[in-house]
Amino acid sequence: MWSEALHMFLPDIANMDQHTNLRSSVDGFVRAVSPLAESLVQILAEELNIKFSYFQHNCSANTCYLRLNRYPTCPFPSKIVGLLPHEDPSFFTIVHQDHIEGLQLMKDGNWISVKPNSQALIVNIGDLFRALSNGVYTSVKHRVIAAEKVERFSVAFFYGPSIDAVIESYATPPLYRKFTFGEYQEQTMKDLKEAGEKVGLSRFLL
Ligand SMILES: O=C(O)CCC(=O)C(=O)O
Ligand SMILES: [Fe+2]
Repeated sequence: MWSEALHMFLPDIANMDQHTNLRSSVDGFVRAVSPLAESLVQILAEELNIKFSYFQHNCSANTCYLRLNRYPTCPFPSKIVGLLPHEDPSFFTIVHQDHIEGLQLMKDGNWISVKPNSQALIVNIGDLFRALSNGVYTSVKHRVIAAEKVERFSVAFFYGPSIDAVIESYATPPLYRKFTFGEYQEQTMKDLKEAGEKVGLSRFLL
């Protein structure tokens, strides 16, 4: 993949003493996006009659993280992608992208480019909400294409749980078997190593 990323768990941001400019930027982003994430999860849970306490119990600042993505210019953009097709390993992800095109969503078998808009946020449902909602909320497959002329940046806020959180479909019959977030992560690593791609939630289909 023609990109690099920096992952940060939210409590670690306060300790970035040697990078004060970066710290104040990411801190500002987190302060703006965290309340939005809390509101979104309440709305999404309420729609399904899932208790908000499930999220209060399993998700916190310690389990949510930021991913700072950089896609450098690429001399052979037709041969490689910036980020491989994947669904996010979260309940949902809030993405801020810059003004450079690159993000694409899979819709009806075709890749659709997301119009870049640095004044807007993108919210992607992740695999965990898809499983929890028994497929009512769909995790969207997306990728980032590589660009030859201009580098691109994005920041993603992953609203996710602790590794021991149990993800269980709320409705019956369940489409997915019950699993822990740790199991999901292990399976993703294994698939990446063995198959070269993130297979995702289909591994847990019943
Ligand atoms: O760079 C983007 O617009 C999307 C990033 C993304 O999908 C991710 O970090 O999971
Ligand atoms: Fe993603």
